[in-house]
Amino acid sequence: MSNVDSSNLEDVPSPDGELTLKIAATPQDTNIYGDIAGGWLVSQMDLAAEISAGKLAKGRTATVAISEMDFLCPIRIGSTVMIHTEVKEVGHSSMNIRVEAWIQPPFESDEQEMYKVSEALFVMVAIDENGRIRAVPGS
Ligand SMILES: CCCCCCCCCCCCCCCC(=O)SCCNC(=O)CCNC(=O)[C@H](O)C(C)(C)COP(=O)(O)OP(=O)(O)OC[C@H]1O[C@@H](n2cnc3c(N)ncnc32)[C@H](O)[C@@H]1OP(=O)(O)O
Repeated sequence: MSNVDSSNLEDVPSPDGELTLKIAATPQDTNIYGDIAGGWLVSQMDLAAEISAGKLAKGRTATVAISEMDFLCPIRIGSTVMIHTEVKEVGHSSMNIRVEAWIQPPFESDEQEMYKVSEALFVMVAIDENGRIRAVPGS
């Protein structure tokens, strides 16, 4: 029989969506001041959105818009960055994908401790080999 009180478990913040990408933040990902660069994180989030959209579109996609982007706290070198994605809406050729970036900081005593560092809405569009829009299969 477990003695764990699970009554407050729902209050613990946790990522929404599917874990799509997991990477380490390294010294080569820093800006000129030695802090992890925002552009590096956007790039990882874009890659995760592309992976998520590509599965649905069964092929090539392009990023057409990024909105509602927030950077909530800085990332320390050595952190593990986890990017979660969730498809929110599918149009004719477009897919709205909510992307969240979470980190596990280095040297934390609690390995389960995670922080949300960024979130954004990516609009991805299915394109063909000529760069023209195509229908998302099943849309
Ligand atoms: C002979 C061989 C030649 C080979 C030649 C190859 C060249 C192949 C080049 C490929 C290039 C791709 C690059 C990909 C890798 C990147 O993701 S790099 C990141 C930067 N992104 C880009 O470079 C993409 C540049 N944009 C584009 O190429 C065009 O905007 C796109 C993506 C083809 C779309 O064209 P468009 O005329 O805007 O299409 P449009 O019909 O107006 O909109 C399509 C859908 O997007 C939605 N949408 C458009 N803009 C927005 C917005 N701002 N907010 C929300 N939704 C929007 C529309 O509502 C529509 O939704 P649906 O109703 O279809 O669901």
